[in-house]
Amino acid sequence: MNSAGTPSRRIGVLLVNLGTPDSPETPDVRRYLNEFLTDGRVIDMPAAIRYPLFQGLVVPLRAPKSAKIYKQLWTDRGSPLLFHGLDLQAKVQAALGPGYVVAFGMRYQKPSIEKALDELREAAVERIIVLPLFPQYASASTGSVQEKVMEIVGKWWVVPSISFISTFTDDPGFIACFAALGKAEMAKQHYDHVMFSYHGIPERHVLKGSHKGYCKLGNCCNSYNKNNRYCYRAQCFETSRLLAKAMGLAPEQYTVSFQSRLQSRLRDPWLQPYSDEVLKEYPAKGIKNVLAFSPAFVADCLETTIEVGEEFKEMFEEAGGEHWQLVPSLNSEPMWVEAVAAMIKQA
Ligand SMILES: C=CC1=C(C)c2cc3[nH]c(cc4nc(cc5[nH]c(cc1n2)c(C)c5CCC(=O)O)C(CCC(=O)O)=C4C)c(C)c3C=C
Ligand SMILES: [Fe+2]
Ligand SMILES: [Fe+2]
Repeated sequence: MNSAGTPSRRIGVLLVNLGTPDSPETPDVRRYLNEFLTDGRVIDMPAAIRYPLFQGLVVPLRAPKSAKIYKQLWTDRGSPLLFHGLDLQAKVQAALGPGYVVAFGMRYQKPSIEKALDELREAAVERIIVLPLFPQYASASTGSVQEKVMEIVGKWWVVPSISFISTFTDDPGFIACFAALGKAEMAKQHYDHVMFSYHGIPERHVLKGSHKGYCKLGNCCNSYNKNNRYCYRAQCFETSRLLAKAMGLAPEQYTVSFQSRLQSRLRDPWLQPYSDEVLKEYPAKGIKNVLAFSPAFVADCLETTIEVGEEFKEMFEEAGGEHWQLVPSLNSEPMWVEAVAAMIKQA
């Protein structure tokens, strides 16, 4: 300890989420989408095509439509993804105590990863643990955060010890927390079925990450093992199996599906089945009450609150469904704060 009571050796923690626009106005949404959709790990086209196609055509067309949806999401505290991230940072800092310095950054827009890393450098931490807030590794999410961190730290004269938590698909604290939130909803009323809806990615991204060709988008993902540890599809199946086990669900009581596909004229297939197609078939099968989880996200955002909580609910009711309920995300729930602190201490 120094004279101010600060421990002389402190560990830096960098929590990172994806990013969000500064405001729900079209120019800010355009700036955000321009940064996001020109990332080569998100849109894996040659840069010479990606930049003119997305900055010149896709983003200008998409930004006003996305801005309308962001306006529905926006709160007095701004974007939920941002304020939940800041709440989590403060609570994890309190849980870990003065031996740690916890910073928070976004991969796209603000607060930037660069600023967050500078805070850790200023605090003279002896090592840095990076936790991208994506339970299942994907090159487009976790991989992109890792690349950005390495790009920034790689330019520092003194490069500290640094480690990454690349996946927490099967982390017992993560699973227990989501299962507890699900059980709380199940205690309120009966549900016929549970949907685990994950953010989709193009099938091509899964195949590119396949270890020695192990993953072929078939039964390969039905068990989680050393060959598919970082396969996004296998991780989504594993999280679902563990959540189902924790909540006492039999395999026929739940479905795993994928949402948020970016429609393109190239019609490249994304991971299937698509959540919107699956849920429209539920009522005809006698499934009238559905509890929906979005376990690819640890904070509520556009893709949970609006897409699953509102758009899917509307589609389900139009198809003859009676009750659709989204399980809220982990946000800065006390159990989740404890689970994050435990992951950091173990890292
Ligand atoms: C869970 C991790 C995520 C993966 C994997 C991911 C892949 C991915 N996303 C797009 C395109 C869009 N995603 C958008 C929003 C969005 N995506 C994630 C997370 C993952 N994306 C989050 C947390 C959010 C919400 C941000 C918020 O502010 O609330 C959007 C923007 C919204 C819209 O215009 O619809 C796009 C676009 C691709 C193409 C992709 C993989 C290739
Ligand atoms: Fe996304
Ligand atoms: Fe796989």
